[in-house]
Amino acid sequence: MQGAGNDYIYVNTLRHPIADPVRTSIKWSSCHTGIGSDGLVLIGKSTKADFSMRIFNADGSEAMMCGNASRCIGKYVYDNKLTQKEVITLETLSGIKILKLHTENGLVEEVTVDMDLPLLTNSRQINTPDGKMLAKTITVDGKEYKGTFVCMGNPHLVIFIDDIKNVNLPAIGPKLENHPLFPERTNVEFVEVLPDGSLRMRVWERGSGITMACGTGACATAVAAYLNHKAGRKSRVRMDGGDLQVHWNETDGHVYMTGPAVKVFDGEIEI
Ligand SMILES: N[C@H](CCC[C@H](N)C(=O)O)C(=O)O
Repeated sequence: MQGAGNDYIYVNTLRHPIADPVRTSIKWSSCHTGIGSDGLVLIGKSTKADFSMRIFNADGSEAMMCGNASRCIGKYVYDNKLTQKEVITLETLSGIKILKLHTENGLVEEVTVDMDLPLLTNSRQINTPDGKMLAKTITVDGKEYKGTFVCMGNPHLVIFIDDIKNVNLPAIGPKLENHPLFPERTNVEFVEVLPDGSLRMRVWERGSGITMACGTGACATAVAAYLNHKAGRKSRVRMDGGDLQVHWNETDGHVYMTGPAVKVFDGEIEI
């Protein structure tokens, strides 16, 4: 399945348990010798929510949260009749998320995820005295990057630039992902504010490299844009693989992300 082009392999572990998800994600994510994807997502049961999610990047590292995958899980469980509810809860390593399923002709087309509160300080994920970084400057290979750190359960460094076409993402992405400021590494988003006010974002994901879209990254982008006075509380985030609508709700402080979820194919593979 894919959400705005961010494609993962989804396994319903209620039927097919995966003993070694780290090795399996590495093997199956490979585009030439495996299936080819941004990683592996395990759909499971939960004692605290309707379902649970575990997400493994293409390098086998496990992440706390995945925005695009949470929407695809909403589609999977409804379309495959594992639930008839149109509001479901999903247990993740970064807490329980609430999903509102938008259906058409009995199938889920879009999902709105309550991504909970953004964190601007997280001393576990960022090495600054106060664990916070709003528009601080990082120097890499003599070039300065002014970034804002936003944690959406997982870490994001958001950098605003004038022209996104000038970013050499394959070169700078891994250097920022692995910068000593981020002991757990970080996802990296470069953002250009377009004339219509929408946010054009490209992402280098921790553990997967360039992806077509990043749900938590789109949320971090919208939060950072508001904090840096570059957007209001509602943003359209335009990525290589598609757009997501993000609303940082003033009333409850939660971030709401709305976007598509698409099934690409069902398949079988030997473990
Ligand atoms: N690479 C991310 C996990 C996937 C997040 C992304 N694909 C999304 O849609 O939120 C990390 O290691 O934190």
